[in-house]
Amino acid sequence: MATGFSFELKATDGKARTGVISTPRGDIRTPAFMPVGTAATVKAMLPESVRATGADILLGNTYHLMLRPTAERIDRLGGLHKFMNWERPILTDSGGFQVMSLSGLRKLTEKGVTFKSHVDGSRHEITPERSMEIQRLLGSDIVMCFDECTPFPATEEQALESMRLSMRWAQRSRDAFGDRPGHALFGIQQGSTFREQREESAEALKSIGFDGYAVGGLAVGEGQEMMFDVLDYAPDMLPVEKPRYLMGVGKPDDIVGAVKRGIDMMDCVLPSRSGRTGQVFTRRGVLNIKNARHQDDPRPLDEECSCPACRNYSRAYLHHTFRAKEIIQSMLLTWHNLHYYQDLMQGMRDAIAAGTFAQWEADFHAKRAEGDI
Ligand SMILES: COC(=O)c1ccc(CCNc2nc3cc4nc(N)[nH]c(=O)c4cc3[nH]2)cc1
Repeated sequence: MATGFSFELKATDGKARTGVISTPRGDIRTPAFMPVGTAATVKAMLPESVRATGADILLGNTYHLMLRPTAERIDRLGGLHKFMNWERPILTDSGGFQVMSLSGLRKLTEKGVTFKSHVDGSRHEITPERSMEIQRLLGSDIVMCFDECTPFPATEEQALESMRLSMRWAQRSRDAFGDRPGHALFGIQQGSTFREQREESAEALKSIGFDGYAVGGLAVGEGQEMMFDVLDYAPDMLPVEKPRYLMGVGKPDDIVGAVKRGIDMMDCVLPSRSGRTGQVFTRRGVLNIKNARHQDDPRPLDEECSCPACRNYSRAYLHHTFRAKEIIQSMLLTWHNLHYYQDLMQGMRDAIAAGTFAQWEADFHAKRAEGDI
């Protein structure tokens, strides 16, 4: 891995692995979940609260920050860590996925993507070279290659053409990234749901050489069954001694299934974004605090949770603050969901280290089947 970066595997249990990624800004315990801090903030959370949930690293977005406040301004102000008051590791996505899902009037060529900002309608271009420059200006510790996330569904021909473009962009990303001690560059595997294409993509990335490898092109509407079918073989195509990062995943049971299949890192907006809509993740499944059934319930969201929401507030109170659209509702539900996700990761790290992952997984599913949460 890049100078200043190292990945130590501490234990495996089946295909599941647990270890530590050491970086100049701190260690990342794997399997790791990264809260999403798109516009230089994990919405409704102070950075110290994000750390208190157990997060070792958070995710930022090239696309959003290049539009507002711009990477150049953040650089002039000392970089993203200083700007958002988070001194631990930051991984930034490279912009391709967000351009395709958020911007208007897009034009994709061999060179890169031009698009219309969803913020103010201005025209912009991202190329592999520009994406590397933006992520350098931001100062992110783990930089993602500029790729095209192949839409789903795709024909074999469409997927092949898209993957091969991403592999050419991976080489250009690697060349533009250069040699940056203390900073890592991750490649992103594409190939949709086609095994041979996943293989070709993995071989191309390995021949270029990266500090970590992401499984891209999933969590794009294929559904859990098809995602797991791909994860039954795709991670094994990636170097065993490097971190494997599954992008955009996911629901708790997606995360457990991905760790079981050899994934080390994940990110998803689900716990934070859905928390703001009243969706609460608990050990016994999901509930929505908006539901009138909670209005007289004195119990915490989750009896086994030690987060501030579960220690100090009742479901009745959280139902009330949701109905009243009080700001504290977003704070407490986001905090709880992120804390639950980090407890889930800690539970898996401990189980893998103890060689009891199968039992842990069985308990995880059994508790959720009990219903009546
Ligand atoms: C309330 O919850 C939500 O709104 C919500 C929205 C989207 C996702 C799915 C996100 N999925 C996803 N993010 C992704 C980001 C990616 N970035 C790059 N560079 N390349 C990829 O190939 C890629 C694939 C992804 N798949 C999950 C949850």
